[in-house]
Amino acid sequence: MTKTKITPEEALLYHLEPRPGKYEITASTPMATQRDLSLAYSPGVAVPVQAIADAPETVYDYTVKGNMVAVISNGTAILGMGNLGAMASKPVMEGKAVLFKRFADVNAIDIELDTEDPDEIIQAVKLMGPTFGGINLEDIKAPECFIIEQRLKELMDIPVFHDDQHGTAVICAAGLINALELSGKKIEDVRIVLNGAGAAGIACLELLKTMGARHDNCIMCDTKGVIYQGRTEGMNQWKSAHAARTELRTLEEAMAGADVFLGVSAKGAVTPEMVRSMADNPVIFAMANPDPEITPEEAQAVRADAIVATGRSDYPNQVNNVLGFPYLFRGALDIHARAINDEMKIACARALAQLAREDVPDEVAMAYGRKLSFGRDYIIPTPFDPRLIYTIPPAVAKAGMDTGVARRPIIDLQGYELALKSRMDPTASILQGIHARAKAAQARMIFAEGDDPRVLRAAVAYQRAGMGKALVVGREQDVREKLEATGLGDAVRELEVVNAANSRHMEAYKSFLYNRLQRGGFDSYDIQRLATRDRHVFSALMLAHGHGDGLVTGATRKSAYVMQLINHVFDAKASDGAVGVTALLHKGRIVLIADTLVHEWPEAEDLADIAIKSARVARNLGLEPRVAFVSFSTFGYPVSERAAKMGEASRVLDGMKVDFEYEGEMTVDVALNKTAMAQYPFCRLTGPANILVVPARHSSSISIKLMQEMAGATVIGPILTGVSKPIQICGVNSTVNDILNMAVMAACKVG
Ligand SMILES: NC(=O)C1=CN([C@@H]2O[C@H](COP(=O)(O)OP(=O)(O)OC[C@H]3O[C@@H](n4cnc5c(N)ncnc54)[C@H](OP(=O)(O)O)[C@@H]3O)[C@@H](O)[C@H]2O)C=CC1
Ligand SMILES: CC(=O)C(=O)O
Ligand SMILES: [Mg+2]
Repeated sequence: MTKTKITPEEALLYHLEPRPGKYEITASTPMATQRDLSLAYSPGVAVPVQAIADAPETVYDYTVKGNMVAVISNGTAILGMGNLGAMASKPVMEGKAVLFKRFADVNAIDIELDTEDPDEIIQAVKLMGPTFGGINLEDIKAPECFIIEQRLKELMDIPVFHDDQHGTAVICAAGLINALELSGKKIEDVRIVLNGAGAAGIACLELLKTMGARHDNCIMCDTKGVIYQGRTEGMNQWKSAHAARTELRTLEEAMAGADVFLGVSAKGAVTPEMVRSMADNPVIFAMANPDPEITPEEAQAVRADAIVATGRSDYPNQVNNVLGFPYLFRGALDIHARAINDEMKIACARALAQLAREDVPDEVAMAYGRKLSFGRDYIIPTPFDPRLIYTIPPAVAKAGMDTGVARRPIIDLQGYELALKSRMDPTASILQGIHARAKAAQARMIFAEGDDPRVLRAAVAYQRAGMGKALVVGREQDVREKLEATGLGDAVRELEVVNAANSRHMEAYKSFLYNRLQRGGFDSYDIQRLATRDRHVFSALMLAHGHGDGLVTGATRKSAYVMQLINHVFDAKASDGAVGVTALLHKGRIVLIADTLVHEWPEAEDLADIAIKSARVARNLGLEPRVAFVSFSTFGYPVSERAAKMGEASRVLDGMKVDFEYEGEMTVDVALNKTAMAQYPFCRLTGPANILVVPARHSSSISIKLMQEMAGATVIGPILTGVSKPIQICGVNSTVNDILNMAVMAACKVG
């Protein structure tokens, strides 16, 4: 597995830009007119107020309560970093809120409470009850967390769930079911050593005992060593419940001959010697974050037969509660649950364990750059598995209904599964998919504009995300200074800086260029100047000679200018069949627009070709193409010469037997809006179009910039297609992320 390296500077920048923090709140209803205001606020809002006062359960119909979770912490056990206070816990809590949204479309907000007094926390959270559909307690240390959770469960009629306890326990149980299956052992027989008798540790052992682990086979340790019967130092009632009748006193002694080690303690708590002393085929879950009790490299160096998992994303087998809390809450919220009970947790663990045994979709495998099949390095699904959202919540919801905690049971579970499938924003999975493919492609990417800090940051991100080698065209000294200025000084050793002035291929490049341009008015002096001084031409020459697999440029000069230079080396003109396709991502929808780069005023035949090239890009992005030739007229009205060519393009395709849907001409609303399209029952599109072929460059430029400026749409492109090698031209206003996305497009050969 390629490790994704991140630096402290990158982590800070990620949190700083584009705005401080990791999320914002947006309105889901219009708030534009006087009428909207009257409905949303006074007087209209009085109506749902009265309805809820009369029938409290309608709060789930008229407010966000039913899809809203509070992530609450006081910062006393932030990951494995200890008690750093409420304020310092905010990045983690914002992160959990974002994970809720990203993985299960649950709205979550973080609330940091500045107190270590359990009664104050209980009182504060209890009072928040009306606002939320569920309470996720996070990073509150033991033993206070047990008191707080227990009391809130009694006081509140919505799920109260301490993630570090039960989220961790569920994922640990899921992983252990599979790890034991692989090592041929039974939970009833194995000797388990658990290090860390806090929130996570106590809950893990409790759940495993519910699932069959025997009390006498389990040893729990904390900072004072083994928790044995009769120990008095550092004890509490929750630890006492797991005290073992044993002569063992240290973790080291306990580990000898153990089948399973579970770590929810702190970095480096386990030594290679301890691992060496374990039984055959040992299972080691070193789950402390951000650094595990022992690294997989260290454990496997002494025990090749070990099955090892950690809490981190950059090793195989990530046993982390991110696999649990989003889906447990999704299932619980969807039945308006009063609680998340043990049956729901066990159902979640079993469903996760089962999913890991099933065949893995390609896009998931690609995200990890290797084949994933049930085995020692794949005992638990990966967080980006798109099947989680529609397999885990139904299992949780069903268990909740079977055990009577559902206020609103789901009658049609199959329909529920379908609704979950379409619930997630497809843009995230498309971006995830192409990033994954880029990782698998391992393309050497040429970044032509090595003098631009955004380009340099994108190049570093490309390489550090494990996508392949970043080749940066520029002067080493200049690259170093600019990287240092952005806090990425150490990256200069990782990137390959290529400088035209000392390229050993220059003679071959010049001769290639001379052959292409000699009859185009260029003399040898011009060739010398272009090849050695123009980084766009030089980079294109590198690509043409196979000294890189893809090229990204255009962040510093206008695209028309860059295209002119690229054309010295490649055939990338309209007459060569080149086309620019731009992807617009907005509100969970993706629409491609073409031609956004090459053709200025395409004729019907060109438009048909643009449709064909765009359909190919769509398929490369994982979309089934539906092309609309758009104009200001729909199917012949109003009559206009300018619109006629769009209808004609559709007829050109009729004669070509293409394998995708297309139709036109039509206005954009007919193309994108089901109801508007229904006015034309003969329309051959089976759903809203996802490719809009526009009449001219200016229409595409205007529409894209409008969407970007007015609606805040994400724009990827223009993706250059129809050229023999992957070249992507980004815009002068591109952000680091935009440039990285273009590199990813080039790496995946989307164009
Ligand atoms: N992978 C995952 O999904 C999750 C991982 N975790 C990780 O588990 C760890 C504990 O979290 P949490 O339970 O919330 O914290 P708590 O503060 O509630 O508990 C910490 C426990 O770990 C013990 N401990 C700390 N250091 C050591 C050590 N060197 N050797 C033995 N025991 C030690 C403490 O012992 P004592 O009682 O003597 O003070 C205490 O019992 C953290 O690293 C956290 O990141 C937590 C949740 C989820
Ligand atoms: C993952 C998590 O919740 C923790 O480490 O605390
Ligand atoms: Mg936590």
